[in-house]
Amino acid sequence: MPELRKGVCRGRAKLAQPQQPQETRKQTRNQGRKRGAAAVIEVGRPRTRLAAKRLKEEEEHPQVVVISERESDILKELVKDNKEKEAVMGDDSGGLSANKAPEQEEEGSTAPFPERVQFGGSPMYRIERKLGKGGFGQVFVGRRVSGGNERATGSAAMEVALKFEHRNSKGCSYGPPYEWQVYK
Ligand SMILES: Nc1ncnc2c1ncn2[C@@H]1O[C@H](COP(=O)(O)OP(=O)(O)OP(=O)(O)O)[C@@H](O)[C@H]1O
Repeated sequence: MPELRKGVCRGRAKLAQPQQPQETRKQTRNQGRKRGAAAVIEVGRPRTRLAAKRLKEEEEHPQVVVISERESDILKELVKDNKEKEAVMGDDSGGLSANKAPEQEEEGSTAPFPERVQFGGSPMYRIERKLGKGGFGQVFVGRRVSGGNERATGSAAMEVALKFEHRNSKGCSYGPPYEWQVYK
């Protein structure tokens, strides 16, 4: 009796697929079309007025897409982000550099700074480069130009950081800021 060899069916013509009912075939064709349309939209050419309108809106108001493996991660990030924002915006103490009130910053930035300063019984300081700015004021390098001596430290040192705070700033609303007392 002849034995069946392995792979004898390989060359055989495929069995005819059972015919789909007319309705189903139509659906499949339409699905194919939809897929094609989506691909066209993906490359940027809208095919309908609505799609064009949406594309225009997206271009005008681009959305930030957060990519994360799990949705919960995105939520966690958003909550964390919002909490951080609230913490910064809600702190009115002025201790955070990022918490800047625009109008105060405006005032502080536009107010002219003196070329030299002298405070209390301190030596005279020339204002040099800006070091940075905080919520209510700006900080500059002060170089001693008169008074003091080579070994002087503290408020009579050769080089100091001088912070200017506008008297109308929020930080001065209730008199000299507490920060000043701490520095003293
Ligand atoms: N001694 C210093 N040496 C170098 N840079 C300084 C010095 N002091 C302040 N700065 C710079 O100036 C920036 C503002 O300092 P500041 O003390 O005003 O910050 P802040 O406490 O956040 O502000 P604010 O008290 O007005 O809210 C700092 O972020 C830092 O870059």
